[in-house]
Amino acid sequence: ADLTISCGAVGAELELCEQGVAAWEEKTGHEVDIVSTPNSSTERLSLYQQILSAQSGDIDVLQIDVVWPGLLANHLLDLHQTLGEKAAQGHFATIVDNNTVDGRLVAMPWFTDAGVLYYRKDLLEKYGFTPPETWQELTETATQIQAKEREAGSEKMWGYVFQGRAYEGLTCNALEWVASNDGGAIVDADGEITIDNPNTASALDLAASWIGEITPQGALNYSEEEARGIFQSGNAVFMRNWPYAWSLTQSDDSKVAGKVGVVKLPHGAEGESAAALGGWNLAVSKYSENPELASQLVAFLTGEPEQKRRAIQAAYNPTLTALYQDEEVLAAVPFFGTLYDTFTNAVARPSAVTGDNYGQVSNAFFNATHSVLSGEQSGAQAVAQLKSELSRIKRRRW
Ligand SMILES: OC[C@H]1O[C@H](O[C@H]2O[C@H](CO)[C@@H](O)[C@H](O)[C@H]2O)[C@H](O)[C@@H](O)[C@@H]1O
Repeated sequence: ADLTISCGAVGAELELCEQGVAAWEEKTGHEVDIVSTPNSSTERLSLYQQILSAQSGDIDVLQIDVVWPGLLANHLLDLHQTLGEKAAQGHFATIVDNNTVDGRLVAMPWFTDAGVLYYRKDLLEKYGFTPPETWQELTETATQIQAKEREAGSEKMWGYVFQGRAYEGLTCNALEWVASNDGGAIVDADGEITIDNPNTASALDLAASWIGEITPQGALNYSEEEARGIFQSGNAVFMRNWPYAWSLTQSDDSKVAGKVGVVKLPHGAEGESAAALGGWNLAVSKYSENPELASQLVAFLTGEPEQKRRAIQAAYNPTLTALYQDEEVLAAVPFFGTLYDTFTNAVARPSAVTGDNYGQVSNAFFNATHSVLSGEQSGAQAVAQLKSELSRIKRRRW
């Protein structure tokens, strides 16, 4: 093959990547190998760090998470050099900024992401509820519907599923609980560690109270796909997930097709709804033997026709702003219109400010959160310990 690209394999994303690559092969006559990567963003990062630190040219084009540009920049090509200064024109400026490290465009935006709340329209209607505005309301609605559905014979019904495994996805969920309860964003824009506050502690305690009650104990090991599996088989009232789950819940083999609504996530007693900013980008390895050709593939996959196809077919949020005005896109995924503000105001994880240390910061945060969810310590104990751990990491470098 002329090139190798790595793609994620969550939901339908590998298939979508294969289709995009096949279209480019057809257009150019080049051959591309596709390497699929682990579903967990945390595991994917370790894999990439191994490959790149060995300066291996095995993968030319890498799908990289929105929190990685700072971590991987030294191993990535400046795409301004191969695609020109205007390469990223038309994409959300905040994402382009995020992907620009020391003036170098190290990745092209491919899709953006933000946490949203999926709910069972049919069940809320059946029992006379509206989608919850606050986490407290979600807890109450989920508790009541779960109890009533179980009484009516749906023994496997749960109130709320989310990503509770100790990995990057839990950092995103917990950041949403904390930011929407006025607890801040782990580390603030000036690099100050702000996590040890009562609003953060109470947000984590509320989440811990769900486990075993409205959320299965097994959720302590759920990532995106396990949560989707439960919701899509009709066994949950609410689910926190990313937009990709929309198309799959509407597919022919879904038990909940036509019964799902999507709204912004609830907020805490103190704050306003917050969605974690996610998303993926395409980068070219500095060790690629074919940087020009690899850049051409990146330009094609991140271009308008591909982004539109991916939005319509599989609900991947475009990074090209104009596609949010596109009628076909809005018809396929109505909440790209109704939740536009959620996507543009999503809360970033502190990757820009913590630089090379982001991986350690996120690990410390998701492990602390996981220990609260699993009942090992209270929210207050966890955030106090987390503060000293983050201070240690900060003292070493940041
Ligand atoms: O929305 C589909 C994508 O879901 C994952 O990525 C998102 O969650 C990650 C945490 O689990 C987060 O770091 C990333 O920024 C989000 O976009 C999954 O890793 C992707 O493969 C998938 O396309």
